[in-house]
Amino acid sequence: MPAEEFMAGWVSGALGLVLGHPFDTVKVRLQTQNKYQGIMDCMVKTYRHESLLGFFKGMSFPIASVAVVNSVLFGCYSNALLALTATSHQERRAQPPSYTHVFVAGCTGGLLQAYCLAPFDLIKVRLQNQTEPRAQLGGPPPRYRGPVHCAACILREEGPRGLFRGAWALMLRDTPTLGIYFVTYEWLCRQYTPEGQTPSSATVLVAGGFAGIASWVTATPLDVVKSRMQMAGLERGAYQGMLDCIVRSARQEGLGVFFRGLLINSARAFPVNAVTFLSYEHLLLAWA
Ligand SMILES: CN(C)C(=N)NCCC[C@H](N)C(=O)O
Repeated sequence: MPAEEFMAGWVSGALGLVLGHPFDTVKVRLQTQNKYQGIMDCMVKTYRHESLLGFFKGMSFPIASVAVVNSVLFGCYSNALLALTATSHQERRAQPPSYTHVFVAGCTGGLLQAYCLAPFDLIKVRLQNQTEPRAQLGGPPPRYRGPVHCAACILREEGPRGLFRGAWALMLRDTPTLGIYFVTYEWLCRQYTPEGQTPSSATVLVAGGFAGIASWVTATPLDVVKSRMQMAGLERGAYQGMLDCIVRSARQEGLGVFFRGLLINSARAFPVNAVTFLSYEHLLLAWA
């Protein structure tokens, strides 16, 4: 089992994560809170109220967890392809796998990474939604003091299952969309690379960026449902399940609610995934 695929997944994921976190905070707030008029309004209010630090809330845990999550994604994807096609990463340029194999391997990576991601993502979303400035004299303190305190509170108040709130929606979001992610990346690389050659850095950047956009556009409706279910544990009258969340959100706010955050998600997805794939490919080349 090639360990370098896991290492490359980790480093590349961390680079992408830092770049995209401020956009992610705005997206999560738009999806779960009704007090913003749009992207600009959310950015301005966050900056005024919480300074630049507000955009980086909830980032420490994802940084710690990206080692597990991204290496599981890329490592399982590559190893699933190895099992399906009997070709290593280096051999795949000369003997490209079929898109069906790429899709199945992507779905496998997506499903397994979603399982590892669930508790970390829940804590990130809860912290990103705290709009109190960190040091507010005399004001109410934020509910959670940091990621460890947040995890401890969820365990105490909602039980161990509370840490997996929204996990089904997350798995349903990530399984097919990561298939789409790797198929888009492979397809674009093959379109712009002469047969048998390694794609140029520019091709990898563009293919990675568009793979990110394609996967996030298709993931957005379930991303909204997932974020709402993750926040619902805090309130009375929480959703009974995923279907209840879908029906109640649609009834109260119309179908448009499932596309909240689509624009900012896509804007974030391009640079994050361009950098992720570029560093992934370069690290694998360097270690080959
Ligand atoms: C649609 N989904 C869930 C994905 N494409 N996931 C993989 C993307 C990885 C990158 N860290 C990001 O956050 O964009």
